[in-house]
Amino acid sequence: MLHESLGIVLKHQARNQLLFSIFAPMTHHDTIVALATPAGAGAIAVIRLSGADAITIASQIFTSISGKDLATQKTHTVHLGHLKDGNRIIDEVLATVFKNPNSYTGENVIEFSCHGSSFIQQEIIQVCLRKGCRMATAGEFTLRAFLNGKMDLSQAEAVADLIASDSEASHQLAIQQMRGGFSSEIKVLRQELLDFASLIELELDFAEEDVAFANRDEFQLLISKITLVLKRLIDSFATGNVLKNGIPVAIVGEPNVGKSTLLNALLNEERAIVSDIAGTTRDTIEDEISIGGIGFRFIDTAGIRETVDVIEGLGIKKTFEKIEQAQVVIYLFDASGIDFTSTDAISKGRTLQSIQIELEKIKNQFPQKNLVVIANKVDQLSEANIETLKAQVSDVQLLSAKKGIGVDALKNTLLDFVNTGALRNNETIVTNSRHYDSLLKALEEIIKVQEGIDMDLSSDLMAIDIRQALYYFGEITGEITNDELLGNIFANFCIGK
Ligand SMILES: Nc1nc2c(c(=O)[nH]1)N(C=O)[C@@H](CNc1ccc(C(=O)N[C@@H](CCC(=O)O)C(=O)O)cc1)CN2
Ligand SMILES: Nc1nc2c(ncn2[C@@H]2O[C@H](COP(=O)(O)OP(=O)(O)OP(=O)(O)O)[C@@H](O)[C@H]2O)c(=O)[nH]1
Ligand SMILES: [Mg+2]
Repeated sequence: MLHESLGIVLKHQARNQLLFSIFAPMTHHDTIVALATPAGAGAIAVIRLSGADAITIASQIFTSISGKDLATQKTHTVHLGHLKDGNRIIDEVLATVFKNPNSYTGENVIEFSCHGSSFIQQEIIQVCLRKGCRMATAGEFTLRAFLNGKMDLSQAEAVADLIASDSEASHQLAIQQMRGGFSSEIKVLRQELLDFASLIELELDFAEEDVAFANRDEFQLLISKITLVLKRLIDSFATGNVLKNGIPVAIVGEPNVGKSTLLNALLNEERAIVSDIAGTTRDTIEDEISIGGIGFRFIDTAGIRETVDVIEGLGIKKTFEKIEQAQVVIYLFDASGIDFTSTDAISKGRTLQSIQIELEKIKNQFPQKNLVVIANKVDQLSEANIETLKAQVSDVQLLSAKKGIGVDALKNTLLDFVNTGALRNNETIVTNSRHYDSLLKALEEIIKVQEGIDMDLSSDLMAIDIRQALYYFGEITGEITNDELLGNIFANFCIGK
């Protein structure tokens, strides 16, 4: 009996596989060529060929110094020789041979390392095209690696993220995803669910006999576990998105308080124009730096005030838009102008009382933002007034953008806003919005399955929701895919990758 039912399970799994390989046939039989290194002059450039004819085409245009034929060389060997167009030598190059299936793409691959002149690069590509290669489309090498089973879809997407990574955090996330941690987590869940789906569908075949192959308690456990994992992954996206793209930080405040000076101090370069004329910064200025391995994108804005100047008005409007997009708002005020002897609350920004009122207003204005309040130009204050300021204005950081005092403390404050725990603990962090969407949809289906269990729904109805959940899991790793989806993903790659 055990063997018998196992046989039926296998039959069902075969059906699952069929159901889920809605795999449009694609024509990737051509041999493709592209520059793998950046366009323009360099010490060395790499031109890569991939496809069934890569080695035969290469052997026609490459003459080895020691008289070897490329076509008969072992995989992963490098050869010095001349690259020729007929009898004309284009360059002295190194040719690396990778033989199907042992290459990045899983196909025959040749790499020519040539002298990095734009002219030589173009000549070599042209001769390859004349010999029967075609130009690779964006991401086509990696697409082929995916189609040939060298990596799954989320790993292929990580390759693009890796190339784009510009901070330690975004780099670590991409490496992690490329190594397949996230994929295997999803694949395990998918397989466990698939196994249960098969058992439940088995019950359909024996409907008249009223047998239950799928243990409902175990099934409940699995669904609870999947729900937890999905929720954790979905939650991680908030962090992942921030770590991957850098945290936008808007620097705002009235004109002349030292916003641009602070931007320059943070970036350690004279990025923005600084002057004692109020209304110096008209357009927003952005630049990114890494603090503690995390990317922060600082946005210097036009000082906020009532103005009749049209251009300045547009700048101020943009300031408010930038505040909307920012995750952290640094609000600066000028501490050097405070009259510490007055208790007048009306004269705006000039007494401790009026500053407290102003800050209250700011806090209410951006309730959902991380707000850092900064008293700038403290180099102009006496010790006594600094103490008064600290005592009277809560949660204020003292700073001198001009003298660079308090800048490191500000950086630490910014880092505190980032939850780096997950990163440190090597937990899976979702960074890709496509994956995030699929996870949300999968969770929706799993919740329906849970409702089905609670209502003691019949197997056939439950199976439909499970199938749908399985579909969304498969979308992430690429077990489920279609040309349009692949097109969208790989179109964002560079040509040659
Ligand atoms: N010159 C060069 N550098 C490169 C690449 C490349 O394609 N060419 N890569 C491209 O992005 C990355 C490295 N990725 C690679 C992944 C797999 C294989 C490869 O040959 N795989 C074979 C053999 C593995 C083995 O030796 O055990 C295989 O998978 O069977 C090569 C490069 C980064 N550096
Ligand atoms: N003493 C002192 N002066 C500063 C400090 N920070 C900025 N300043 C001066 O304040 C003036 C205005 O600085 P900016 O950085 O241009 O001010 P802003 O807030 O960008 O001004 P707008 O672009 O007009 O909104 C300049 O003369 C700066 O040198 C500081 O910490 N101490
Ligand atoms: Mg400015």
